Amino acid sequence: MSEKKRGFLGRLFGSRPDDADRAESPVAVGGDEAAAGEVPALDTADIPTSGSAPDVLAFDAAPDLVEPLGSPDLPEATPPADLGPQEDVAPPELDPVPEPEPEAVSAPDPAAAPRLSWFGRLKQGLSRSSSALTEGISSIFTKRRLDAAMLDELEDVLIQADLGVDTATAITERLSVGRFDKEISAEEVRAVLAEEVEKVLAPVARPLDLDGEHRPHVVLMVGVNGTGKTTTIGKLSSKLAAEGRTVMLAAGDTFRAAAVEQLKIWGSRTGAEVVARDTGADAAGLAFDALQAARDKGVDVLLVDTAGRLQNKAELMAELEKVIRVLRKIDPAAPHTVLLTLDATTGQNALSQVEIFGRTAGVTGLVMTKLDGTARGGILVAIAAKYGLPVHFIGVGEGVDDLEPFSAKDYARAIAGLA
Ligand SMILES: Nc1nc2c(ncn2[C@@H]2O[C@H](COP(=O)(O)OP(=O)(O)OP(=O)(O)O)[C@@H](O)[C@H]2O)c(=O)[nH]1
Repeated sequence: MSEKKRGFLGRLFGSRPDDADRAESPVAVGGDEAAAGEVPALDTADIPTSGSAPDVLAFDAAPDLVEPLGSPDLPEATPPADLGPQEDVAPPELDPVPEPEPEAVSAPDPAAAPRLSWFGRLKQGLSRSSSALTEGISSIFTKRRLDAAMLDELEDVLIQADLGVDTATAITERLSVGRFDKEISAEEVRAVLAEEVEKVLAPVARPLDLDGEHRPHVVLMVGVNGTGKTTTIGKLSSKLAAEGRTVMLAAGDTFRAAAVEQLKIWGSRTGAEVVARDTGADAAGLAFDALQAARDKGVDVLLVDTAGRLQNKAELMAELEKVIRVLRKIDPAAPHTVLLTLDATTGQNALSQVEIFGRTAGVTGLVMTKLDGTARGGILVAIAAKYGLPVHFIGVGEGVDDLEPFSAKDYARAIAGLA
């Protein structure tokens, strides 16, 4: 059962009375070299077409407004208070990022099946993750009396599902209290699983707070290649436009022509202006131009795309720092939100992405994508337990409607296979 939801505006922008108490925590990320995707076939039926056709602001011939990195004129970036030292970028040698699971799900065909509720789609999306767990649980709890061996087996199942050792231990310890030598059903175990997972996730399930204090509110999207930055920007742009916000998109992934084209398509379909330059242009210069243009036009929200980068590539991470430094030349508080997209299919590597992107780019919140079709959805629990960073949205598909504010209860019930 889904908890009773607030209206979308409330969920998206955060109108809970306790919002003022929510501290913004810095986050970090890392990424992988996924293949550059083709521009996805966008579901035009789903994307609002309201708003006039946007201009694509090309700055091909613009003067280089931004000095090269290291210029004495650039003010030193002021790292967020709780970030580590900026020069400490040299990341440790990391294991290669595992190949994402091959079972990536293609865009849903809206005509194929009746539209499910969001919880229905979440449950469907997480079905591989939940069946890995529920099948494991069912094979252990077969009308036997509870003993230590069963709890050990359960702990293994939970750890293999990427939930993390702490959560796995919390669940088995809770089951052990007063239940030894008593019969316990798989359903009871799943109910405890859902409750413990919700406990871990509830503190991080926070709406994205786009307060009106900053105009534009600058959102910087960072992450490893192919984790869904551009797609998430498109989905967010659509949601913001539907809420009556004016949005501008900055095509900061200047490495990949297809990413720029992809963003232009999202822009034209969501009524957002797109600031773009030619492939290979300086990403920091583009971000500077875009923020200036967004200011001049009184835009509410500027969504800045960036090129995907592996978290262990120091020079690419330094480029990200440069983008942030340059934005701060115009607005010392920018970027006001730094969202890290995490591809759920990469499993444990997501932890090091959070660690390093958080340290380098001051990540303020997470978006977990591609929860559909992966058996590794449990990783979100391990990340929440370890870093406590806000999780604003989750993605369960390529369509514009496949991104929703994160609900701890829905997620916990879906992953435990509860109705
Ligand atoms: N199944 C599924 N696919 C997704 C989801 N989010 C994004 N994708 C797909 O993942 C692929 C990569 O998405 P992009 O938005 O291009 O990723 P990116 O991070 O901008 O990629 P780079 O620019 O290469 O760094 C595209 O085919 C998207 O349609 C999701 O939640 N579920």
